[in-house]
Amino acid sequence: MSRAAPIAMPMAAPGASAPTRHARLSPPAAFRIFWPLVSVNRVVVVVSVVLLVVSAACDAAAIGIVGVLTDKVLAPGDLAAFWQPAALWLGLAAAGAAASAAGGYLTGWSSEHFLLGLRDRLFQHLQQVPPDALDRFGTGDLVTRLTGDIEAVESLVASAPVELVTTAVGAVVFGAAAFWTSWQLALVTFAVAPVIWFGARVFGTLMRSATRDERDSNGRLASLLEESLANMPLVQAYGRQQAEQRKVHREGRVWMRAGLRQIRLSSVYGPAGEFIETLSVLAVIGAGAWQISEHHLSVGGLLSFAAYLGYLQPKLQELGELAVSASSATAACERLVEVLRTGPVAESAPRPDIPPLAEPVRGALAFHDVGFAYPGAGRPVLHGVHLDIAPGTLVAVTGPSGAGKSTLGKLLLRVYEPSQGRILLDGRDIAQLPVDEVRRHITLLLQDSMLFDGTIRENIVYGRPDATDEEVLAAATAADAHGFIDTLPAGYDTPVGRRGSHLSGGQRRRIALARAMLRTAPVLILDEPTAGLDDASAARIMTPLRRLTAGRTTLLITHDLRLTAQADLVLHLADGTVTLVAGPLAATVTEAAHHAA
Ligand SMILES: Nc1ncnc2c1ncn2[C@@H]1O[C@H](COP(=O)(O)OP(=O)(O)OP(=O)(O)O)[C@@H](O)[C@H]1O
Repeated sequence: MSRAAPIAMPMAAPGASAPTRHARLSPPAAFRIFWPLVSVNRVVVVVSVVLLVVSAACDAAAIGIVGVLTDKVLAPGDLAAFWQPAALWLGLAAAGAAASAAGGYLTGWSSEHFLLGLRDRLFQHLQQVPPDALDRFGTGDLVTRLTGDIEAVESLVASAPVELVTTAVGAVVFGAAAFWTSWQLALVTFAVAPVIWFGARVFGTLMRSATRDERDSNGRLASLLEESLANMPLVQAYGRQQAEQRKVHREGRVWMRAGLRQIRLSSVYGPAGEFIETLSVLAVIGAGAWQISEHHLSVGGLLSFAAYLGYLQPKLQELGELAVSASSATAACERLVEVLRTGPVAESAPRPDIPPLAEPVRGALAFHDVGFAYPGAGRPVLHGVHLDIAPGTLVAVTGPSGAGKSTLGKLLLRVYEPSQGRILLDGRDIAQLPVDEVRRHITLLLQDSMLFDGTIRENIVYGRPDATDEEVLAAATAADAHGFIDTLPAGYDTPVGRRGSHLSGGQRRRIALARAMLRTAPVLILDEPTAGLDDASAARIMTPLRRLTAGRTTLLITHDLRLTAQADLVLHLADGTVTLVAGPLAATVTEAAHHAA
């Protein structure tokens, strides 16, 4: 997918990364936010509206023929007068049906394209948001936002305006025809319009709040299910199935109650509308009977009027329902706005005024008085971190759990920006470089090997899709993975299963190493590369790790003494800063730290 600028949210705090509570939106405000996000083929929209209007006009014209048939054919019993209006009616019906079919298809076409475009746009946005910020939503909840909520937004932003125009035009056409037939009866009919409008507003407000609750609890349930299913090995091993069952049932009940509230509202709204419609019909029949007795209207005229009414009243009802569903769809819009407001921390678009890094990038790293606090957290995780790392140096970062070792890596990758100080790559402040460029020169190897459901080859070339078979083989050999891959019946084409579930922990780690080997980036971040492995598997990846780090500037986050023994420099991170330095380059760093102090 091509790179695009982050979505600009009018109400977003710059650089905000934490999810915020729902913003309250009106349907027009939701339309103004979402419509510009997706480029819809406006010609198709206009043509579909025109076709649907033509279809309504054909229906209206055809109904006029009912009166002609009654007064000129049925009343006098004149069969000869039947054929011409009958042929006209047939022609209008055929034209109306064709216009309705084509208009309906084109409306659906633009809706589906809008849906696709909106989902792509949102996913593009999500991919720029720090993973920590996404975690606060929960994966399941995000999935419901990218599926159910997006559909509701589509119904409001893409389908509703077309429906509004065609229904309103239909109402005007049938209303005008009804007026033309008998303005007195039409006035009686329109007397109920304010009641329908008021009802729609009240129900719309109630429905929006019910939908908000329903969408939120749907999201929470999806996240709970996702977490429970992902942790199933733990649940089963600890015999906690019943506890999980209770949690899912509790959340399911909350969702059910929210759904029932919606059902209660819509089951009252529909019949209430029909009741009002019945009142209106009775009033029209009474007034019509009086008009006929006074010879102001013929029976044919009354029949035509009744037929117009048969079309007009559903249109009025539809307008009311449209207002209710638009109002309830804004609840889904609010949930998506919440996602859009969780903005990327770093700017990723290239800036023409800033020259790229001079190639080849050597990998010289420097942290100058770097401090950082997570958004919303009072206490800084890091402060006054000062380091100068020459290209190709292997730096081991040790320290107690929670000291901020992984945070150093996140700052280097620009997942977050330092609250103070600067980080330099080859002497350039990384905050001044596009985030994509910074990341292109850094390879991250995580504790969790993170494989995708695909073949071994697809996973190895993930970071460099254009790698040749020879390069894949060389990387796998260097990562000590070729041996076991070769024994598999399908070799490099073996599917690894979801998250690599068909492989052992050590095998997954070696595939991830091969993937990292293929990248030519001069800087490496290794986050606990031996964690979670037994001694034999950990020993097995020592040699590949040495090959991987050779010639690359490496930040090696580890507690493993076998790894620290190989480092050029060992840093100890505690109380937010580098407090202890060991290794052959200790003097340089101590001096730098002293200088910073
Ligand atoms: N997204 C976040 N939001 C708020 N606080 C966070 C976030 N991520 C980490 N922290 C906090 O920042 C501190 C440093 O976390 P970090 O993951 O960098 O520690 P670490 O030294 O790598 O720990 P470990 O060795 O256990 O992996 C911890 O106290 C942690 O609770």
